[in-house]
Amino acid sequence: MESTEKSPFQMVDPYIEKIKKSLITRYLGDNVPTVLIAIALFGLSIYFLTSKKRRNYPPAIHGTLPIIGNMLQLRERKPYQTLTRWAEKYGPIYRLRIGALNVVVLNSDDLIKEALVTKYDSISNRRLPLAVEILGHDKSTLVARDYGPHYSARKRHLVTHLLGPMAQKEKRSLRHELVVRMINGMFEDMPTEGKVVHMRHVLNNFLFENTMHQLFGFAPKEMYVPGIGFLFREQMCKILVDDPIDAISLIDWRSLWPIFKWASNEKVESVCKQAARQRDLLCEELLKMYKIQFALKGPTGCYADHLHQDAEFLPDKYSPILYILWESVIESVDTVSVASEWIIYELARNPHVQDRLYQEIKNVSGDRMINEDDMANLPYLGAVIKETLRLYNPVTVLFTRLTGEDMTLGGYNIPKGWDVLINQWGIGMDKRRWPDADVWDPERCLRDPSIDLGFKDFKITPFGGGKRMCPGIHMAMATLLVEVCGLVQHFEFSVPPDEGNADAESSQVSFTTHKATPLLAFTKPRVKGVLPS
Ligand code: HEM
Repeated sequence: MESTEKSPFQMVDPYIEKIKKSLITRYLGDNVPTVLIAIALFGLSIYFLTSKKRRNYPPAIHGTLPIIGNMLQLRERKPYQTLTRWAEKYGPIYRLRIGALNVVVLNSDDLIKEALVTKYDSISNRRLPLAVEILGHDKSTLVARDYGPHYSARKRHLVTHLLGPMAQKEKRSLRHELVVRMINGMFEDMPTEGKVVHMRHVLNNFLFENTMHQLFGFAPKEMYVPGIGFLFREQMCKILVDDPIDAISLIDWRSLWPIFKWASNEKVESVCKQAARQRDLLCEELLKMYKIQFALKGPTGCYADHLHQDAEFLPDKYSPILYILWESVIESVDTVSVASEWIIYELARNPHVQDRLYQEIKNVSGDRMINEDDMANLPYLGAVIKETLRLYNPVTVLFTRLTGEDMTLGGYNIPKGWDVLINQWGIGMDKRRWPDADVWDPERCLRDPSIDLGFKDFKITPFGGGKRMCPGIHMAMATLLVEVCGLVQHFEFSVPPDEGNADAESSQVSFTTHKATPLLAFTKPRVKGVLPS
């Protein structure tokens, strides 16, 4: 029976229906279902063939395997070098898979600027290894905090009272005093013809002292810590800096397959918990010492004073002061130490550069000791530091940023939930921008005054960029400037041929690019003792 209901189309023109029926019967006969299936299959194949183009993702690295993705290709000792080689083959932006993570890698200054500045709101949070969460007491550290009002208040406090240019200006006399102490220490037992000095030891001691004074108002040479025992300064540095960095550098498969975040990874957890336990015991003892100092002397202007004073007003009372102070120790000592050691190493290997730097210092300060007011008149010193940060960028790749929404980068679509990895080292080694990229040549930074380490110009970005740029840049640069200047003004460095440190190898897969072997520099005094200020 024919249906009595008519479609609106039939109501408009009943003859069309008749024509359609007769045409279908005439040309297709009984094959209607077969033809419809064929059309659907054709449509689907066109859809899949063109979908890659429609999705418009960045080019993918060849050789991606199921489950593990491109992990095997990144197995080599320095993955940032592999990432840089891929940029030469696939272009400045490409994607790869690490475990279950889709990772987009950026390798050029304009892409980094787009990601960190222009599109900051879409990728303001980091995906951190679980070790950082264990060591950082969940999200107590600033680096692990998601962007938001709590993050902003914490950062504002840190910049106002410790790291900003004004706060660092107040630390000038402290830095000067500590540089003099370092130089005096080197003069002890120094024959006039010079001797080999363990420079890593000297530099780390100075940097640790500088950081501890700025944070706690004192820097113990030795102390007793209940639960650990008697510690010398080097052991304190190991507990506060080296051990936690080693723990963070361990590869934890749970970070690569986040659906297994709940599972246990005995090895990583026990290393992290052990490092965290020792760190907590030491920091608690340091805080006790701080409280005694405060009771005896009152405020000394250190950051712990400000934290105590403002504890009530800081919005995240849940971040114990211990973690806030420890974060500044670990972030400042290690990175500045890496940069300092490479600077002295390159100066020792390049006597013509060292001579030129010495002349520049001498022309500015004559026979008195250099001070921080002189720094603006030492462009060559600035170039030496910038060039070192380019070639030996202490933080080769940034912790990945997580896309909080669908976005585009470099004209490609990047879906929400993907990771964006910034290859800072690769940008400094881009052969198109930096001819002879692997040669250390401060001239190139002198020739290009636009290089400002990531504020406006992104050709070298050792401190990251945008709103989550390293807030310690002023402290780091002020420290490097006075330290290198003081050393070169008083000593001449060269590399002893038989000390086995003539290679420029950095350590393998570690979070920062420490020189693989500690620098032993032949050190000859230029003057008889510390110059008058
Ligand atoms: C040469 C020395 C240093 C280098 C190369 C360096 C490098 C970096 C880099 C690359 C980042 C990540 C930036 C980003 O994701 O965009 C960072 C973050 C950070 N750095 Fe530094 N840093 C140095 C010194 C310092 C110092 C002296 C401090 C002082 C405490 C410090 C404190 C921090 C903090 C708190 C963060 C987290 C910022 C945030 O998440 O917003 N850094 N640093």
